Amino acid sequence: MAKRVVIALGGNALGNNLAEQMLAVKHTARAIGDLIEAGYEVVISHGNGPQVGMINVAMGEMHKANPETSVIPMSVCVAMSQGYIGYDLQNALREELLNRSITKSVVTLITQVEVDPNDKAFDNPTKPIGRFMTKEEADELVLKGYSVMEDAGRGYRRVIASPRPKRIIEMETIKTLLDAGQVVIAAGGGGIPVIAKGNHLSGSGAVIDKDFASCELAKALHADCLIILTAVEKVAINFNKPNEKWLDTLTVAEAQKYIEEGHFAKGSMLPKVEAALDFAASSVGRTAIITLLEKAKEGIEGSTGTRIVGVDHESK
Ligand SMILES: Nc1ncnc2c1ncn2[C@@H]1O[C@H](COP(=O)(O)OP(=O)(O)O)[C@@H](O)[C@H]1O
Ligand SMILES: NC(=O)OP(=O)(O)O
Repeated sequence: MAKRVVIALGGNALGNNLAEQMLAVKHTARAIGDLIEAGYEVVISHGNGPQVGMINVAMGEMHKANPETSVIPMSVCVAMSQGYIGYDLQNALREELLNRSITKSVVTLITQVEVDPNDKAFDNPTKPIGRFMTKEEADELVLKGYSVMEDAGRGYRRVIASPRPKRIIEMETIKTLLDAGQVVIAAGGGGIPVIAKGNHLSGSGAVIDKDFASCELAKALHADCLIILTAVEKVAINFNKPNEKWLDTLTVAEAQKYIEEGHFAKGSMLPKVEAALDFAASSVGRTAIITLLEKAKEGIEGSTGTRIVGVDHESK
């Protein structure tokens, strides 16, 4: 049986604007094409921080220019970002597969993810969205009532609440498409955050972390592997320090210890290691890999990347 893999794509797989995205997705499609050609069954999730910020600003400008237009809520901006990114990614993958004479359809699924309205994340915005700003631009935004944070030494960005995903609403559809042999892009941008009120789902003003949503996707699909593709080949302890050490394999217990020791930056590497640990610990035989986008195939074959391995590996 084909190994089932959930791929979480980071910012470098998509770029920061329309022109960058058109180019980046071609590169990304090659990396994913390698996995599909090697026989893996793949589901793809992706981030949306820069894109959802851009859409939100554009929608705000539209409303300012013409107050008769609706104020577009963040949940709708996330839905728009799934369509915008999915459109480019789906087309790039379609072309890549056709070039390889692989006859598989690619589909982007608008995906909603239930969150808890009482999640403490709503009181403490941490998810960076939109473009990087100077300190002066950030101060101006704060005066307008927005939350802003310094993002891992790279500049200032607006931040928004990022509750944990509880349940992927369209899970059955994702399974059906995957079982039918299709390549599925789902839970883009972490999924559209929704709050369940009886049968009604109400959009929530938040952006879910795609690493956590991908972990939920991988668990619900009983995937063999969660592969988180980002801009570094491996995870390090003492990152950027003279005693930096790149890691090949981490047990769940080691990953937990390194998290507690503060080796992984909040908002960048920490959610990836937390999601990887959660997946690896969730059932016997599950492995999570964090590596470079370009090294996806080598990572899954075990020749590079950082692997977080679960209980069965630990007891060997
Ligand atoms: N301990 C660590 N090991 C490796 N990279 C780290 C570590 N801590 C922080 N990082 C940074 O985290 C980045 C990945 O996070 P980010 O850029 O937010 O991811 P994404 O690919 O999802 O957009 C890496 O490129 C690296 O600069
Ligand atoms: N939603 C999300 O996790 O986006 P980024 O990966 O761009 O931060």
